Amino acid sequence: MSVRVVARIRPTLGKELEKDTIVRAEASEDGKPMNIVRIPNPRNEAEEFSFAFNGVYDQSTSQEELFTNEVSPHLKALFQGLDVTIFAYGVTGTGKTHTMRGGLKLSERGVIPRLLSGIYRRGRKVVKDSGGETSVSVSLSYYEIYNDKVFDLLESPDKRLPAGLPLREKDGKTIVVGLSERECNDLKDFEGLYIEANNNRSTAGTKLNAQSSRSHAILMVKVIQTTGDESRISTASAIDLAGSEDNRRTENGKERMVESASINKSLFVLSQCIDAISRGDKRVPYRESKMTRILSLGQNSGITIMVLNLAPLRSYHLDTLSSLNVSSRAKRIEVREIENEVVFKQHPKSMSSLSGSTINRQPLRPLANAHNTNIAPAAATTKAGDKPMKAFSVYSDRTKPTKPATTVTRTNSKRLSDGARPSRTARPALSSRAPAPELSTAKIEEMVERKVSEILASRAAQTAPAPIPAAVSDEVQRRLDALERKIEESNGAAEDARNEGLRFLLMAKQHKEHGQDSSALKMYEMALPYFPGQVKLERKIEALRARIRAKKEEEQHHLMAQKHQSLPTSGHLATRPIQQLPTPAPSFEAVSEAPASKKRKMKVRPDNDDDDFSGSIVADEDSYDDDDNLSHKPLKVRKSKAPKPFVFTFGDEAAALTPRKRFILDAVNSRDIGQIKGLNGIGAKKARDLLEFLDLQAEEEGGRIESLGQLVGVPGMGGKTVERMYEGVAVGV
Ligand SMILES: Nc1ncnc2c1ncn2[C@@H]1O[C@H](COP(=O)(O)OP(=O)(O)OP(=O)(O)O)[C@@H](O)[C@H]1O
Repeated sequence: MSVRVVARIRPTLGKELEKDTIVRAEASEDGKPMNIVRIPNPRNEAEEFSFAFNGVYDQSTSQEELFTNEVSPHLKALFQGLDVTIFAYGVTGTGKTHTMRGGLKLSERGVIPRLLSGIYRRGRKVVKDSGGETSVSVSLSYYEIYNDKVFDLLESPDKRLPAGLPLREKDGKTIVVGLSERECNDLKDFEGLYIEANNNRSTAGTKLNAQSSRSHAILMVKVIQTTGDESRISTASAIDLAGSEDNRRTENGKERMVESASINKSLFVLSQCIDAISRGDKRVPYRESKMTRILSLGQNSGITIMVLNLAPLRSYHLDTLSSLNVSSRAKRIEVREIENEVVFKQHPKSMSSLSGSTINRQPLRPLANAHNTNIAPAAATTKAGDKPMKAFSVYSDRTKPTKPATTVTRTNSKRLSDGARPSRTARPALSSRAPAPELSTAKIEEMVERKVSEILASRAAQTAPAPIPAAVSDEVQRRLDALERKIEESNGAAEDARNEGLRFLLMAKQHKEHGQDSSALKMYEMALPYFPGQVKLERKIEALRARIRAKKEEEQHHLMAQKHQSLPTSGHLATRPIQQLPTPAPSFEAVSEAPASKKRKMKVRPDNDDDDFSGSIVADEDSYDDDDNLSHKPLKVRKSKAPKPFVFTFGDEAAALTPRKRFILDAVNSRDIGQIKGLNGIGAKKARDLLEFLDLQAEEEGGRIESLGQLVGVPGMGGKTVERMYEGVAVGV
């Protein structure tokens, strides 16, 4: 079965005008449900593009309607043992969180609360229909991927490790190591847990959405049905992806930009994966981002529904086209519809949680914390050397037969010997394990060595790690966990370095937008060591150097012309003192520097380099293996947008500094975080960023800010902040 892709067009909101609506939903045949999205060609509005989906929901669609049509029908399959994945995809502010989570009012509830409600209802029915023989329990895991790091949303944020939770491949599936799982026996339990967990999610206001998700959130609902000795486990995953952002529109500050870069990168990789699968490529770049590794259009079998959220407005035109393109390719991805196998439970226990009795859970099995971890195929049916199966395969016209559910009975010892290493939180109780053989320290060392080499080799080869010897002792287990953490941490360090590089790029871009070419150049140069060999970056640096040179020459030329003009009329030599001549731009340029005129820009920017960023600073910095997959890129209609003129509001900087200005500059240049934080409107974060920026400048410039104009140009500051600082200083200081 292919991924089911449905589009949902949100209504216009607040100040948005109906007349700006350009996206329409239609039915391809009269009397049939809507299945077409129409949108004008941005290059020629007389033309329209049409995109066909499995379903299209227009502005008037209620939360209930969407759930009833798209999710509810799959509840039955979930209880038959199929995994169900629903994910919301779309540009920022198009209604993904509204669709998945929704509002607090009953009618506003989104897919997730309705899904849980449906699961509990069906669970009760299953219990009832079986005359109490079958019990059903439900447990949740909920995590976010923020800046490409995985954090458990069911744990308090202060317990987070900076590097996040590691991922591991197992049986062709990606699992989050150390993820917590909570049993949740009714809707009330769920709501308490879910609301609390959502408070842990990273959200922030951006220009395009007052409460924008800054992370991808993944909720996994595990349904365990137990009858006698047998259990069937299936998982419903509900994923609210963060939205792609065009940073030319967001006016994001530094922190939001770094998040945005990470969001855009992961969505870019997702679109590459979709492209690669739909083209039938052998290599699908799942591993380029954690989100694609986890979502992994290729690991979860069962049923997958993609909800493409769309804003109907003209201001989203290109972004809408881009996501329509990606989503229509996603329709071609085929998912194997395989029911999870039934597993034998050694000590049958009553788990009729939904019928109200006390829960007595069996010890979690090795894979209990796994994301979309179904039971591995029975050893007998797996040939040696078989590759782990990918659930999403290249689309084909042939329908694959649905594999009938099989009943497999296994004992615990069998499970332990099938190559599965118990995860830390899901380890069976010691008493139920086979006694571990006594191992000498040398033997342990040897096993650890071997395992580490295996992990490293498997990472290099980008394949799942080889199975670990079955009966490992606790000591080996502990050492392995520690080593894996270490490896993950070192990966984290590499990521941090990369983020650092991105920050320089980001600052460079901001300087450039303010027309501060020299500062931008410096930032690009500082970014270069983080992206060695990045040809585009090197070209940018060269182009900027050329531009600065050209600017200087032009200024010289202008000056000469002025001199020349003044000679015949005055009959005297020019009297303008040399100190007042335009000075070569230092790293910190006066922010009031006029933006380059359009004409001059054309002359000195042959590479049109700014546009290369096209809203995602990472798009340039990543040299993806399959760079030719860029067909999904938004159609670029370049608006000739002049750099925003900077309005300087603090008086003539050339004049002597007033006491208020001096007070601010002294505080800033003191580099004392306490003094900086004492300035009006400066919190701890802004103060830290400012210090960091001063440090960056310190090498060559002494790291001093000499005017409020310079301060405005510091990333993260801006006119309003400095104005607030200024107003906060008492007159007569
Ligand atoms: N179908 C809808 N009906 C009414 N309001 C909606 C609908 N869809 C979205 N909205 C409103 O639009 C705004 C943006 O929606 P939402 O936050 O869900 O967007 P998003 O796609 O999740 O954005 P981001 O990616 O930035 O998190 C919210 O105020 C939300 O309530």
